[in-house]
Parts: sequence; structure tokens; C-alpha cells
Amino acid sequence: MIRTENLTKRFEQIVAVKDLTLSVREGTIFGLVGPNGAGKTTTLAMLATLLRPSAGRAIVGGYDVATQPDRVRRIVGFNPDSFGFADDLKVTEYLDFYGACYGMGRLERARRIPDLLERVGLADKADAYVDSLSRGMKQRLGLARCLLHDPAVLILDEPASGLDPGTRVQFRAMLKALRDEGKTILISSHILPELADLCDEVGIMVGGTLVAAGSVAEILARISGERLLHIEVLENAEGAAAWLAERDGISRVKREGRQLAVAFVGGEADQAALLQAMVAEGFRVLRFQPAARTLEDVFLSVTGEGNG
Ligand SMILES: Nc1ncnc2c1ncn2[C@@H]1O[C@H](COP(=O)(O)OP(=O)(O)OP(=O)(O)O)[C@@H](O)[C@H]1O
Repeated sequence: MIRTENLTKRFEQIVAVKDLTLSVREGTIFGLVGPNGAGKTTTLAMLATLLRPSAGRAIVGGYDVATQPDRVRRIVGFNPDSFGFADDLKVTEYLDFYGACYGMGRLERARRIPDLLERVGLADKADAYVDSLSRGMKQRLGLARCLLHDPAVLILDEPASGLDPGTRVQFRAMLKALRDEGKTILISSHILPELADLCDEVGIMVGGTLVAAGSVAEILARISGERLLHIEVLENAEGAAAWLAERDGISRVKREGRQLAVAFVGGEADQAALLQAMVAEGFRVLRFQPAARTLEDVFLSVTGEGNG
């Protein structure tokens, strides 16, 4: 449903998105995750036809975003990361305005808007001013706005940011229901665990490049050779970090006070040997523990963050 080939966007000196090739199957949720500045918003804006690619191609629902933007707009609902202005509009008026922008007739708008408000749980807010809504309610209103013209594809930029956990769970359930109705959803976040439960597949972007893509399980399996060890030493943590960084099988060491997080490739025997070597070197080891593998570890491993 969405396919990009070597999609690239340059802003003068900056390459915001570089040779991005990905595909999203119809009726699935794809999460684009990456740290700030990774190029997520730029990618989504190109797919929503708001920015023109500098090179490469993007096809949405069979239409090329560069040469058939009108076609693409008809089948895409885009929710940007900022809500924008609602200048003294009430919820219903707000949706009515956008419905008119989409070319919907008055009767169609009058029929569809109450249904949509019901669907996103805002029926009791139909006459409230948009500016008076909470952040979570605004997100749901943004979703309703995306759904006005019943698009096959939803492109949502950081929709869950700033929501409390309960609201996030509700929002996720809404997106899953839309997916189950056959919609294709591309969603971005800078927090992997936020997307992991929701998405059928995720792509991890760093510095404009896609560094990993697949199901969370596949990405986990890809880097499964590596483990994170939590080591704590009684003193001289700086010396221990420097010593560890020179050892075979250790790709990264991060120190915080006397705690060390060490990315290590090796089995149990290798771990035992490392502990022995540390002790033999004179480091007083207080704790030596392989971490349970969390999604955050995966993210840090593939993005290479946590170096140092
Ligand atoms: N209009 C623009 N002009 C110049 N540079 C831009 C423009 N838009 C984005 N960039 C740059 O492109 C890079 C990618 O930005 P983008 O907003 O796509 O990242 P992001 O992954 O969405 O980040 P965030 O999570 O912070 O929203 C950044 O270095 C940014 O400064």
C-alpha cells in the first residue's frame, strides 16, 4: 500500500531522508521510530504530498506522490505532529470546516461528523470549543479529522506523544480497530515501546537512514548475539570502563557513576571469564548481571546510541 524506493529529501546542506526504501502492506500498522531529527516527519510529509522528494520515489495506493499528488491526497488522512489552530471553533464546526475542504457536501458532513465523534469518543464534546479540549481529546479529534473522507491510508506523526498511559491505551485500541477494518496505518514515534505492541512491523530510522525494519521479533533476532551487561564496581568505574572498552566482544560501554552498561557478545562461559578477568585486574565488582532484553536495548543497539 505504501512503497518508497531510495526516497531522499535534501534541505540545502542537510540530507533529512537518505535513500529510504520501505514497504507497508495493506491492512497493517507500520511504526517509524527514531530519535529526534531522524527524518520521520520529513518522510511522512513526503508521503502525505506536503513535501516534494528531492530524489527517489514514493507510491501510495498505487499513485506516485510526485506526479499524482491529488490522487494520493484522496486516499490519505494525515495527522501532523502539531495540532494547528482552531480559532474559536467548536468541535463540530471544526470538522465541518475540514469536511468542506475535502469537498464533502453539507448533508454528507451532517451525517458523518456525529458518527466520527462517536467513534473517537467525543460525542459529548460536539459543542465544546476545540481550544478547551485536553491533549488526548485533541489527538482523538485529529484522528476524526483524518477519517473525514474515509481514507484507506492513515499517516500519523507522533500521535501518542504527551498522552497519559490510559489515554494511550485507548488511542491504540482505536488504531487497531481501524486496522482490523482494513486501513493501512503509518505512525511515527521516538519511543519504540510505544509502538511495539501496536505495530505489525517497525522501521528504525537514524540520521535519515533506515537502519532496521521488520517485526519487533525479527529485529530482536537479528541482534540477538549481543547482550547488555550491568556491572557495578565499588570504585574506579572510569578505569573499569576504559579497561572493558578494550576487551574483545565488547562494542560499547556506558558509565553512570559507578554503574556500567556494557554491550557484550558472548555466551555464559564468556561472561564468567570476563568477570574473572575483571577481578584478576583488581576491580572490586559489586554487581555483574546480564540485563533482561528489553525493547529499549534493541533500540539502543540498532541506533548505536549509548556509546561512550
Ligand atoms: N524545512 C526544513 N529546512 C531545513 N532543515 C529541515 C527542515 N525540515 C527538517 N529539517 C532537518 O531535517 C532533519 C530531519 O528532521 P525531521 O523533522 O524529519 O526529523 P524527525 O525524525 O521527525 O524528528 P522529531 O522526532 O524531532 O520530530 C533534521 O536535521 C531537521 O533539522
